[in-house]
Amino acid sequence: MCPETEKLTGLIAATFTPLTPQGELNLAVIGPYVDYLLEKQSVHSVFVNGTTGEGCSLTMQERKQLAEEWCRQGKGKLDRVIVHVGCLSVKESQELARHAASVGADAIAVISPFFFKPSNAEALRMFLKDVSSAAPQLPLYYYHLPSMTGVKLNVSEILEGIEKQIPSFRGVKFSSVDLGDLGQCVSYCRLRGWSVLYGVDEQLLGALPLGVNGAVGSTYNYAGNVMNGMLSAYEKGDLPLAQTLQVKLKDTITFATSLGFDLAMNKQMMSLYSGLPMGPPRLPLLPWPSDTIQDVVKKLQQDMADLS
Ligand SMILES: CC(=O)N[C@H](C=O)[C@@H](O)[C@H](O)[C@H](O)CO
Ligand SMILES: CC(=O)C(=O)O
Repeated sequence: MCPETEKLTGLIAATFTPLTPQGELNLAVIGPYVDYLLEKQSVHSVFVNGTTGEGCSLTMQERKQLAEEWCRQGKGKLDRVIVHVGCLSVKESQELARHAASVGADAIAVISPFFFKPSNAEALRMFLKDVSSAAPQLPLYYYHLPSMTGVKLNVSEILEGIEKQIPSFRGVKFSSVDLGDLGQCVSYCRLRGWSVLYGVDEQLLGALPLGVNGAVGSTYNYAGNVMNGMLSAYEKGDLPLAQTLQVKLKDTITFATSLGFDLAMNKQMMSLYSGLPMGPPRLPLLPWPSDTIQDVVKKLQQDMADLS
């Protein structure tokens, strides 16, 4: 795998968590899942136990098993395995960070606690610092997801002086639509050689001219090829092609949204599209009827066809 100082670039799939029909971890799917991402989607890095992976709905033990299996199956194949270790309890986050280091993860990411929320940027930096102290050798990324955490602090404020508190801090996974804040975040991170990964897949093209290094998202599990095509069109300066490809993904998501798009639907879309058995979502998420999933996947197949 790459040296830790190298920047994160390109597409990173936020992985789904495969469950058996009974709702237990289905670790046997992870080996074929790695191959699918590499061979069918040209996606070379993963972000494990995040939103898409239902990380906060899993037990500590399950999160550790998944981190370990992704690292084991990804060894020599994937460029990076980033493990999300955020929990409501700083102690549990530390435990997962320590574990991620012990199984050979390349980096950790942390969301803000979202029940008792940090009242200011300093409180959040202190939380992140405590997590980093459990795995000081692993690059740490702040995972900014205000729509889910309800923590609306600007990233530019959170970053202020963070390198003094957290020597292992290496950047941000930015999942907000606030492009003004994103621009400031990129500017701060670039000066320090850190990475900014964008997390709103359906508008990644809008984030590219602001200088993001790469992207982490759920849709790169099935739209990896098309979005890789979008990235290379952008790099070559072929904006019309980049725009067309970006809108294809947005069209799929808009259609899915009209039916009630959520993580459960997304997970079932992945199963039907890829053939990998991701299994049901975990409560409180509920599975969708199969005819709904068939309709969305038909749209997905149309949008992803002939364009990559
Ligand atoms: C809230 C959430 O899960 N966001 C994901 C990652 O940040 C995205 O990849 C979205 O799933 C994607 O942009 C589709 O809306
Ligand atoms: C990173 C991301 O997209 C997720 O946590 O699902």
